[in-house]
Amino acid sequence: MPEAIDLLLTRRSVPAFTLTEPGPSKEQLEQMLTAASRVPDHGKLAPWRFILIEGPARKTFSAKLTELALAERPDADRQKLSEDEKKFDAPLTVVVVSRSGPHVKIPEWEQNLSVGAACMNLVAAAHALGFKANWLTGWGSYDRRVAELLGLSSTEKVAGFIHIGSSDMVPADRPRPPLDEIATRWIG
Ligand SMILES: Cc1cc2nc3c(=O)[nH]c(=O)nc-3n(C[C@H](O)[C@H](O)[C@H](O)COP(=O)(O)O)c2cc1C
Repeated sequence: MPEAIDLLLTRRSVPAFTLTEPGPSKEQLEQMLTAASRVPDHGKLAPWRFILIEGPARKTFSAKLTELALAERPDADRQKLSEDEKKFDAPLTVVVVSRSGPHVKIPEWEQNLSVGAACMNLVAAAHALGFKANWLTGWGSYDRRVAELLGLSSTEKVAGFIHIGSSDMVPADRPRPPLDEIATRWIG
């Protein structure tokens, strides 16, 4: 298992379409979801929940996505659609659902930040257990028909489809912003 700091300094997303078996065991999945729900959460609102897509449900879901895409745009690029379907061949996809909304005390913005933290903890936990992960949104995250397919309420939103599995691919690093451009010191 990599050291925590090495993990944070080297983790990279791996394209979802490269993800194959093995996926997480039942115990590993439980650890990942426990890590994902162990995030700062002002007011203990748990403004997130998780929907797992695994096993035969993967094909059913990705075929439905294609059907919905074609219903809206019959001329949609078939190649792109089959690439989108391939992402759900990953052993596991966790749909992170945002339940953030108006609250008497906790601003919705803070709830959204907690949802992002849950997504990132899930990605980091997957990598810590030796898997690869890819946090994607795409059109399906913003489509009400997909939300209904997933059983979301009218106020819930998809924060991400987090695809998890194994991959031999070692992607080259992407440029990261130089620290002197993004970190300053407040000196009054
Ligand atoms: C909320 C969110 C949604 C994203 N959706 C997509 C997406 O739909 N397609 C994509 O190529 N990358 C998407 N990304 C970016 C990838 O998750 C990933 O961060 C990036 O490709 C590589 O960065 P990394 O190697 O540091 O993870 C998204 C990132 C975030 C935070």
